[in-house]
Formats: sequence, C-alpha cells, structure tokens
Amino acid sequence: MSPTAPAAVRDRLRIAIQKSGRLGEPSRALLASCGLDFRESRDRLFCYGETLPIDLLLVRDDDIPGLLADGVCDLGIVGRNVLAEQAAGRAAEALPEVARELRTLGFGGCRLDIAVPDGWDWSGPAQLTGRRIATSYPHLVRQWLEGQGIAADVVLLSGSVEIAPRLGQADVICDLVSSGATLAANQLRPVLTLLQSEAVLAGPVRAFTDARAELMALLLRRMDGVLRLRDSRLLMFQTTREAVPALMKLLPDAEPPTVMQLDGQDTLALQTLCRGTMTWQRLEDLRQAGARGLMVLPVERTLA
Ligand SMILES: Nc1ncnc2c1ncn2[C@@H]1O[C@H](COP(=O)(O)OP(=O)(O)OP(=O)(O)O)[C@@H](O)[C@H]1O
Ligand SMILES: O=P(O)(O)OC[C@H]1O[C@H](OP(=O)(O)OP(=O)(O)O)[C@H](O)[C@@H]1O
Ligand SMILES: [Mg+2]
Repeated sequence: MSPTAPAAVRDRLRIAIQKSGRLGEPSRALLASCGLDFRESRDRLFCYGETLPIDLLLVRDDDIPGLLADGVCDLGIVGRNVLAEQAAGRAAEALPEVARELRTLGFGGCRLDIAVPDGWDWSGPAQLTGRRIATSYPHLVRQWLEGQGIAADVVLLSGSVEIAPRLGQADVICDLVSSGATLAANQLRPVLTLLQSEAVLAGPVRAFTDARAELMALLLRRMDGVLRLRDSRLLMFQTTREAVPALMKLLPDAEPPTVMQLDGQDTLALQTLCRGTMTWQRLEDLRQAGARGLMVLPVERTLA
C-alpha cells in the first residue's frame, strides 16, 4: 500500500495467525475460546467468521508484521521476537511504527539469546568485538550491538543457526532458546538474553474509525476474560472472622473475596478467584489456618 493511499474502510475484522508451526493451534484455540468460529476456504488460507464478522488469514508467522503494516490484516497473533525484528528494521530506516503489542497471550514462550561455544570463557559483551554473529534476527542484533557500542559482523541465516559456529560460518550465534536442548546439542552455551518472547496479539498503532473499532473492543473484552481465567480457579470455603486475615495472607494470588455471613454467629462463607495453581498442599495450609469445607471449582467464563 502506498503511504498516501487512504485507509480502507472495512466492516469485518481480519486476524492473521500462523498457518501451522508452534503458534497455529494455540492461536486457534484462543480465538475459539473467545467464541469465534470459522468456515475454512478450500485452500485453507482464509477462514470466514461465522458467528461474528471476524475472519482469519492463515500465513507464515514471518509475514504477519508485513501484513499488518500493509493493512491487509487488522490484527495478528505472532511471537514478540518477530514483531520486534520488524520494529527494529523499521527503526533502522527511520520509518514510523506500524504495529504494537495489544496483549501478551501466555504461550510460545522463548528467549532470544546470544550463545557462545562451550569452550569460551565468557567475560561480557565486549568480547564480541570483531566477531561474526549468526542469526535470523539481524535488525535486533544490530540494534543491540549499537546500544552496546560494539562493532561485530552479523551473518544472516534463515534456519539451523546453531550449526554455524561448527561450520566455521560464524563465531557465536543469536537465536531462539526454549529448553536449551538445541544449543547443548551443538556445544553452545547461552550467555545473555536480548529479548524475552511469547505470543502476542499485535494491532494497529492508531485506533480504527470504522466498524472494526467496535469489533476489536469486543474481541479484546472477550480475550481479557479468557486470559484472566487461565489457571484461575474459584475457591470457596467457610471460616471465622478472626481467621480471615491469616487466610488471605496465604492467598496472595486471590482477588478480593466475596464474603457472606452464614449464621448469627461468627461463621463466614468466602469465595474468591485465585490465579495460581491450587495444590493439595495449599488446601492443607488453608485448612490449618482455619478454613473448612474447601472447594475448588473451574471457571468457564467471566465478563468485566
Ligand atoms: N523452541 C521454541 N520454544 C517455544 N517457542 C518458540 C520456539 N521456537 C520458536 N518459538 C516461538 O514460536 C514462533 C513460531 O515458531 P515456528 O518454529 O513455528 O516458526 P517458523 O518455523 O518460522 O514457522 P513458519 O512456517 O510459520 O514460518 C517463533 O517466532 C517464536 O515466537
Ligand atoms: O531451546 P530449544 O527447546 O532446543 O528450542 C530452540 C530451537 O527451536 C527453534 O527451532 P525449530 O525447532 O523451530 O527449528 P527451525 O529453527 O529449524 O525451524 C529455534 O530456532 C531453536 O533452534
Ligand atoms: Mg517463520
């Protein structure tokens, strides 16, 4: 799209997600739990929103920032690493930002790390001076090097980055790390993290002025409800008034409880939404502190 082209007015919202790969399934599951369902086209590249005017584009994750920049899609679910690489590339050319993180989604967690051969005695970033760094994230690496005031060469590879030092293509690497197994298998060791990443919902820098504004607000509201409930449980129990402060101390991850008086005496019934995992140990600790009739319930949906 040319920079002077008028913004298209649309009455349907279009979300780009990864067609397959690590983020494909969790992205679809998240949208499904927001009440969206789709009719897939024959080529499996476009999905028409059935219940709401919200459609899906199924693409390679690397293409999502560009699709957002061109206005081909309105929202995208993509790793922060991919979005940040685009932003660093645009910043290097003094281009304005075109996409921003609207929500963090809690899956696809990984780090963008510099890793050096096992045998290296790592003394700090200055050690990279004059070295060759293999990466699929050239803009992020250059931006970081510039920030550190280090002159090093960036060797661009689109995959299998970890093998570059063994092949003599580079001295060190900068790539995604999750379990660390790929680094270990290639006799490399992570020494510093450039970026903590996870899947994010990316959207436009400026708000929509057409029907998409309302659709986006609705989707975000539902998504917030879903994200808030991940790992959350409704905890119910009875106790005495005096025991409440000690019990709430054991529940730092709980929302302010709803309290009901049960009889003319001192017995209270409490219910509260807890974000952390409710293990047997936690229940036993609560019992010890005066809670009785403890009950842990799954929560299906909330709407603020
Ligand atoms: N080892 C990992 N553990 C967890 N998350 C990861 C890992 N590697 C990558 N990711 C995250 O998942 C995203 C997608 O990774 P994936 O490997 O599916 O991408 P891809 O091979 O580039 O796929 P595509 O075919 O869509 O281009 C990455 O951009 C990153 O945010
Ligand atoms: O720390 P780990 O758990 O080993 O994960 C890290 C690896 O995962 C990703 O590669 P992927 O498996 O997607 O292969 P690819 O880079 O060849 O696509 C990433 O590029 C690393 O190579
Ligand atoms: Mg990709």
